[in-house]
Amino acid sequence: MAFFRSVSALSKLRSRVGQQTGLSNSVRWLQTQTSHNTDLKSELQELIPEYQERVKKLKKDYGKVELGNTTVDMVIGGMRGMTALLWLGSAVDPEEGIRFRGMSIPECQKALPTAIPGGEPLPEGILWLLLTGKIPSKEQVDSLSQELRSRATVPGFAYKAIDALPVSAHPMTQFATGVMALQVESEFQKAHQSGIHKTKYWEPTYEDCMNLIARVPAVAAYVYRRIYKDGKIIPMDDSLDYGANYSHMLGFDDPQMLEFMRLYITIHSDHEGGNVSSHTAHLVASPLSDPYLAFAAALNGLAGPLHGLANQEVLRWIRAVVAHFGTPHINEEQLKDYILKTLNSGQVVPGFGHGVLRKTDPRYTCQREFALKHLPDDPLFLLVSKLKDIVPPILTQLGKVKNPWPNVDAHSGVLLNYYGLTEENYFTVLFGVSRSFGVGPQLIWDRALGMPLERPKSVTLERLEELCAKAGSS
Ligand SMILES: CC(=O)SCCNC(=O)CCNC(=O)[C@H](O)C(C)(C)COP(=O)(O)OP(=O)(O)OC[C@H]1O[C@@H](n2cnc3c(N)ncnc32)[C@H](O)[C@@H]1OP(=O)(O)O
Ligand SMILES: O=C([O-])CC(=O)C(=O)O
Repeated sequence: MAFFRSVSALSKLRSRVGQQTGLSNSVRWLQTQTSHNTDLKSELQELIPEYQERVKKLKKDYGKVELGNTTVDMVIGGMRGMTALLWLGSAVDPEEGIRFRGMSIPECQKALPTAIPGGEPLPEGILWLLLTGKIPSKEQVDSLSQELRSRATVPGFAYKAIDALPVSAHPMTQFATGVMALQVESEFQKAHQSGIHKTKYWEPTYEDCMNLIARVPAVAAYVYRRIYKDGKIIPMDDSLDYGANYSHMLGFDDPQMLEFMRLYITIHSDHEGGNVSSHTAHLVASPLSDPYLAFAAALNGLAGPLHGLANQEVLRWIRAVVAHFGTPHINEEQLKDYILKTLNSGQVVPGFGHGVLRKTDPRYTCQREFALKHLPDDPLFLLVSKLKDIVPPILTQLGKVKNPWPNVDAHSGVLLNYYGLTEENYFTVLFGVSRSFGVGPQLIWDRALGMPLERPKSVTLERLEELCAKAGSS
């Protein structure tokens, strides 16, 4: 009871803080939570005992509280709607979409530090927020930026591992190979071999995750330059923040593209724990596989066309539409016919639908706002805008699609294309770099909270039928 009393006191306090400042409750609460530690690890170290206590209490006093029933639909329906994971960084509401530590995307855009006045959030800010639940100051974000740059040196053998693949290998295959090679330097793996005490697991995990996050842009940019720019590599620029540096190493220095990259990484970072890539990382790390092994596995899930690869598929599909009609200026009837042709050939319309969301993805909306501001007349943007109105009624008519609205992947491609990143097969690599920001913090918390090996129960088809027959006859 004391636990619930303290939770209720906490929400009353949050609401009071909110009324005083006129901001939304979650942001106001987080603003009261700011601190002056410029070192992220020290900040985390201070938080860990409190979180450990909260989890211990739940386990001890509330272990038998039910969170819902497991149904046959869940078992044969991809576990939709089954609450089965603890994930600290973010939560997805079906109607409202993502909240990072309680903050919506517009709230993050307002509250997180930026590179330019009124600009997009710096990705370092979302990393700080996801890991600590606190809104960082500009000073904290700058210090983290510096820390990431100091960790960013990629060992030569990672590039050699990529070079062993044919240049024609898919960019995600090359990227995941580079990440696997980084595993050779895992601090966690070394510490575990040397017999580190389990209460200290989070520390080498922190080192691995920060090194991983710091190094993936260079690996990812190497893949891009190797495949599309004759292997002419652009080194990191010590004066740039994380998002700008990644864009720079890819070869794009337009200030608007730098802003888009910062926004892109921020909004693609996390999408609660059940999505394929995040869940994969959490599962693979649960038997104490190190963060590199876990994140490489996550990338392999992200590379599926129903998940992260959808952004590539969207631009490919849009290009096929334009090629079919010979122009991006296509009327409604023509578009409807093309969409029906896609559906009738047994394919999905990429960029629409979602496993959890039941409204337009707020990540789509914020990219649309960015496009309206910076490229309102781009023909492919105008086509994407038409599709957001034309596709949903057609999907709804199928009678089986639970969410006909556009998701994040419906929009990113045309923006990247506008700024000159036209090679759609590369797009999922950008998503992968961003996802390290969500996966890394959770893996650190998994070890800090002593999360156990993940091992749900499965059931055979015969047993399932037997259980259903029994339930039917009773
Ligand atoms: C970052 C991300 O991962 S966001 C998602 C990116 N993926 C895409 O954009 C691919 C297109 N979308 C889809 O395939 C789906 O909507 C998914 C995979 C995202 C979600 O899948 P589910 O949760 O199973 O969706 P839902 O319950 O609505 O599916 C029911 C039926 O509608 C179909 N459906 C769902 N979305 C679409 C779509 N965009 N086009 C055509 N059919 C669709 C499903 O294929 C399924 O058909 P089936 O019963 O014949 O197998
Ligand atoms: O939540 C999901 O299932 C997919 C998604 O949008 C993401 O991982 O970003």
